[in-house]
Amino acid sequence: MTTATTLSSAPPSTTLPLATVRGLRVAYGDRPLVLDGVDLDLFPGELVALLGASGSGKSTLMKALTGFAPVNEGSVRVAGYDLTNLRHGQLRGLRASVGQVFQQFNLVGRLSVLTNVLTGALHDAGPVNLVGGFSAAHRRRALELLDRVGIAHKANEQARSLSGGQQQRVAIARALMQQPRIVLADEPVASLDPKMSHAVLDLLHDIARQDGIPVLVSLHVLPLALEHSDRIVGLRHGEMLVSAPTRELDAEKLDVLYADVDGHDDRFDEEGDHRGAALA
Ligand SMILES: Nc1ncnc2c1ncn2[C@@H]1O[C@H](COP(=O)(O)OP(=O)(O)OP(=O)(O)O)[C@@H](O)[C@H]1O
Repeated sequence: MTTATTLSSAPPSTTLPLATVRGLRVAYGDRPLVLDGVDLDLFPGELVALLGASGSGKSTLMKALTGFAPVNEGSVRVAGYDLTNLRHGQLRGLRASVGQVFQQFNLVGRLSVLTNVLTGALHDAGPVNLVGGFSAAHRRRALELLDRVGIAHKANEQARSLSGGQQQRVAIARALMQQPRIVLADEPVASLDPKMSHAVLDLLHDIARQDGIPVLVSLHVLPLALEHSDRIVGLRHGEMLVSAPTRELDAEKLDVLYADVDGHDDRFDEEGDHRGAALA
C-alpha cells in the first residue's frame, strides 16, 4: 500500500469510454502483484500518457488490455469486449480492434514498407499470399495511410532500409490498417531522437483527434508527456496514483510517481531515452 495522496480528477468527456478497467489486479504466477487495484477509462479522441518508473507495471497494463496478461481480479472492457469473460473466438476480434505500436517497431525488415502496412489487414483479408495477395482496395488503403503518415514515397523500399522514425511511421500505418477502435503505443519513442519523438507523438495525437479514438502511450520522458497528452495516468509499484488532465499537472506534481523508486532517473532526459536503440 502507498502513503502518497492519489492525484485524480474527473475525466474530460461525457461520452462513453472505449476501455474501462476497474479494480485490476495482476500477478505473474505466484509472484507478488504487479498491478494492484488499477482503475482506468480511455475516451474517444484523447491521447493519454501512461507514466511510471521502470517496473511500475505500464507494459503489463497494456498487455491486460489485449488479453496478454493474466487478470487475477477486477474487470477489463475494451471496445465492447469483456476480457474476463471472453467467449470462443472473441480474443481474435478484440485484438483486431486494438492497434498496437511498439518501441522496436516490429516490422518485417526484408518485406516492403507497403507489405508491412498490408499485414495490418490480415485479420479481415482471409488467407493471403503476403506478396500480391491483398485486394486492390486493401492496397489503395495502405497507400493512403502511408501518405497520411508522410512516407508514401518509401512504399516499395525494404522496411529495414528506413530510419527509426520512418519505421515507426510504418508501424503506425500498419496499426491504422486494422481500422482500430483504440491504439496502444508501448514506449513508441524510446528508440528515437528528440525531433523524431515529437513528430511521432504529434502524429499519434492527430490520429486520436481526427479518428476519434483513444490512444494510450507509455512514456518515460515527462516533458514529452506534458507537451503531447490530453490526460496523464501514472503508476507507482502497480498502483494508479495519478489520473488527471495534463493541464492540471506539472513535473513537481508527477514526482509522486518516482519518489522512493530505485534505478536511473531518466524522466527529464529527452536525449537519453534511447533504451534499446542499439537493437533498432
Ligand atoms: N511475463 C512476466 N513474468 C514475470 N514477471 C513479469 C513478466 N512481465 C513483467 N514482469 C514483472 O512485472 C513488473 C512490471 O513490469 P512491466 O514490464 O509491466 O513494467 P514497466 O513499467 O512497463 O517497466 P519498463 O518501463 O521498464 O518497461 C516487473 O517487476 C517485471 O519484472
